[in-house]
Amino acid sequence: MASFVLPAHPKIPKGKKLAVIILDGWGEQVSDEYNAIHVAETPTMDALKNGRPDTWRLVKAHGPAVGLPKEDDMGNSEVGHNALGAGRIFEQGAGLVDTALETGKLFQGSGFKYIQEAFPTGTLHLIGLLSDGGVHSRLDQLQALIKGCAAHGAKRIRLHVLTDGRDVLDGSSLGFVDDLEQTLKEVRASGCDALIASGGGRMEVTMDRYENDWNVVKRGWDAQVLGEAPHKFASATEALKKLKEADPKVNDQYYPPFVIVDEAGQAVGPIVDGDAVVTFNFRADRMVMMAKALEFADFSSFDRVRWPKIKYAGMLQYDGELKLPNHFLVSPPEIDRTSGEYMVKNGISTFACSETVKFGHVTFFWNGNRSGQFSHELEEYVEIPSDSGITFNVAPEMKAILIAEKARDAILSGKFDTVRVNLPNGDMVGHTGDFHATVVGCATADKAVKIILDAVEQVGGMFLVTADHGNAEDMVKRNPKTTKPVLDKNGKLQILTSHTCAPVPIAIGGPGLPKNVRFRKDLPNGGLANVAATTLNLLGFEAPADYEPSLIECSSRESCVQLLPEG
Ligand SMILES: O=C(O)[C@H](O)COP(=O)(O)O
Ligand SMILES: [Mn+2]
Ligand SMILES: [Mn+2]
Repeated sequence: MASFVLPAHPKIPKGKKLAVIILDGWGEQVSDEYNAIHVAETPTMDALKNGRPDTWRLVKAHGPAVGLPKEDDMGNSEVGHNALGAGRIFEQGAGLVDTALETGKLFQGSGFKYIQEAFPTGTLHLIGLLSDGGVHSRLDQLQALIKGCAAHGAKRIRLHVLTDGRDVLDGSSLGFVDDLEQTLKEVRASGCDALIASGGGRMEVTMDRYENDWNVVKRGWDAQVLGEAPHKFASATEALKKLKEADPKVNDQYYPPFVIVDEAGQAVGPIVDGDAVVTFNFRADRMVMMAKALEFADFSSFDRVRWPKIKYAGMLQYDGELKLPNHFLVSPPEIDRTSGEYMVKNGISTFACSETVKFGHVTFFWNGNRSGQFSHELEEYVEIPSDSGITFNVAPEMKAILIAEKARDAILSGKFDTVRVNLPNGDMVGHTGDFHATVVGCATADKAVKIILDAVEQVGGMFLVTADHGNAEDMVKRNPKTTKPVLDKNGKLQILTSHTCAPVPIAIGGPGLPKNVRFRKDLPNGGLANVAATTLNLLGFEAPADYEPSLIECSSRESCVQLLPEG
C-alpha cells in the first residue's frame, strides 16, 4: 500500500494558512473588446499580474496537458479540476472511449455483455449529448457505438438526444442531427430498426448537475422513459425547426423536451421493461442524476411514475465511490492518491466551498470523481445554493461574494490550514454568450478574490489563484491565425459560448509566502497538473515523487523573509 506520509519541505516552513482560489472559465487571451475579462474592472487580478513575473505566470489548461486526446481539445471543469487535485495527468474519458472503440474492446467488456442480454427481445436506448464538443460526449463516438451495437446484435435502437450549443456554436444542432440521421439510415439498411425517439436542450432536459434542479432530469425522464412531452414531432429536424420558428429566442441549450411520434401519434421509443439503456456521455457530473434515476430502487427526487426493469450501463462509471452506475462500457481513469487525500493523511485541515453548480468541482472532481470527504474531522465542504430555473446572465453576480465571505470566515476562524473555493462567474455567465453580463460576472469574481485576499492578509497567510480553463476571455469565434472574429454569412459575429484552449493565469502571494519563493523558469510548459505539488510545497511538504513537478522554487530557508504586503 502506498505510504501517504509526506516529508517536510526542506526550505518552506509549515504553518501558514493557504487560500486556493479557482476562477472558473478565466483564461488569458487577446485583450480586445471581445474579451470580457479585459473589459471588466478587475483591479485585484490585475495587481497580481502586473510587474510580478516571479509570482504570476500562465499554465496550460487544455489538450494533452489535462489528459485530453488532441492539442485542439479545449479544457473543461472535469479534466481541469481532476488535474488540479490529483497532481498528475490521467488519460481522460474522451481518450479512453476512443481507444475502447478503436480496439473493439468496448464490445467485449462485461458492461457491453450485460446490455447485450437485452438485444434479442428489447430495445437499446442511447441517451446523451449530441455534439462534437468533446467535453461530455462526442458525435463520432456515438456513431461508432451505434454501428457497433447493431453489428453486435442490437435489433432496435432508440436515440434520446440532448442538443448542445454550449460546448459548440448555437445552431449547430441541426447539423449534428443530420449527421446522426445519416448513421441511423445506414444502420437501418443493415436491418436494425434505429430512430431518434426524443430530444431537448441540454440545460432544459436531463443534464442538470449536483442536484441543482431535479425538474431538469424529470423533464428528460418523462420524454425518454414515459414517452411524454409537451411537443410531438415526426422527426428531430422538424422539432428543432418548428420549435425555433415558434419561439426564436429558444436556443440549442434550452430547447424544450420533445418526443418523436409515429403516424398514429404514439411515441416511437419509450423505455420499457426488458430494454437496455446506455448513457453515452463519458463525463460524469451531468449524468450522475440521470444515472441515479435509472438505477436506484430507492429514489424520491421526483415521481418516476414507472421505473422500468432495464439493463443499464454508463459509457463510464460516473462515481467511483457510489459505484454509479454499477455497469459501464469503459473503465474510468483511476485517479488515486489525490492531493486532498495526502493532505488529510498528513493532518492538514481543509475548507472547500462553492455554489451548487460548481460545488462538485472543488470536491468531487478535485478528489478524482469521488463523492464525499476523506475525513469528516479534517474537511468541511460547504455548498451555497445556486439560483435555479434561470440563465445566469440575469444574475451574473451569482453567489461569488457569498462564497468569498464563507472563505473569509473560514480563514479568519483559524480552524483550517487551507481553504479552497471555485468562483463560477466567468464560466457560467460566459456560457450564456451574453457579453455584458459576463463582464459584470468577471468584475464580481474579482471583488470576491479581493475579499479572500484581504482575509489572507489579516492572518499572515498565502494564496494561490488560478483557473480551470478559459471561457470569458473570448466571447467570439475567431480565425485562429489572425485572431480576428469570423463573421457568419449574414456578416454577424458568432458568439462563442464554449470554453477555449487559452492558458490560464496562476498567481501566488500573501504575507506568509516566503520571500524567496518564486515561480521556476524551467517549466515553460507547466499545466494545471503542476499545481497540486505547488500547493503541497506551500503547505510545507514535499510532493509525492510521481506528481508533476512543483511550479515554485525557494533558494534557502534562512532567507525566507516575508514579502511586503500587497499594494
Ligand atoms: O457542463 C457544462 O456546463 C459545460 O459543458 C462545460 O462547462 P464546465 O466544464 O466548466 O463545467
Ligand atoms: Mn470550469
Ligand atoms: Mn464551463
